[in-house]
Amino acid sequence: MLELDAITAGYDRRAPVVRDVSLRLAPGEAVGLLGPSGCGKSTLARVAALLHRPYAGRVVLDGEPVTGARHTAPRDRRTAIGVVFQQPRMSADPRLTLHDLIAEPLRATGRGAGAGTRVAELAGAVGLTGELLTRRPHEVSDGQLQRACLARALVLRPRWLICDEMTAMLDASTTAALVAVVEEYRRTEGAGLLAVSHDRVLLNRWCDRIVDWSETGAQR
Ligand SMILES: Nc1ncnc2c1ncn2[C@@H]1O[C@H](COP(=O)(O)OP(=O)(O)OP(=O)(O)O)[C@@H](O)[C@H]1O
Repeated sequence: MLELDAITAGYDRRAPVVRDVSLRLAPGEAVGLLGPSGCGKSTLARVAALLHRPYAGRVVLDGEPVTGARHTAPRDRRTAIGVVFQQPRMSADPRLTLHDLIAEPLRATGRGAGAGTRVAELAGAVGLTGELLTRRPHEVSDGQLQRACLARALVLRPRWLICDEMTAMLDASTTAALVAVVEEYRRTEGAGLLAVSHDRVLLNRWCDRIVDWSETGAQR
């Protein structure tokens, strides 16, 4: 279970952008979070991914409340969650080849030695050729970079996947390809998914359940 319990969070303690929001995902469940632009979906997604510490409320992962965020959160908690953001260039180190970008979480957790096989397997799944894997982010398209970012999010086989507007800047065929990769991953690994979007049609297609921001308990 991934539980967000009465989360208040933001960038200024006196004016939080997320107030008192609660959301629960059962293991293996795909939940779509729908809401208007600027309501705080990305901020909540970052809290759920243990990347942003809330001012109040708790993130409870598989029954255990998580303390801290980023490097202060326990590693086994952080690696249980894979994240893909809307803008791949903001989350990709420009110095790394796509191969090394996908392998980064393996290296960071001391499992770099066997990275080659896993990277090749994921590159095939997300549709990146060997030649593209040798390029750096500025040498590939947004769609190709997002494919690499999705592979990176899956490389540690997370039990939870958070996709924050993952396909918002992609064309229809790349969107369909990436959604299919996530569906296949969930089918084989039984992972849960929190998909954040303002696109109800897309969320309807790939989620078991849609939660509207207004149903999360959010205070204005
Ligand atoms: N790093 C930041 N510093 C200060 N304010 C921020 C920061 N990031 C977001 N905000 C503000 O927080 C509010 C919520 O932003 P957030 O990105 O969480 O909303 P959202 O629902 O994901 O929007 P969208 O659908 O447009 O991506 C907005 O008013 C935004 O301007």
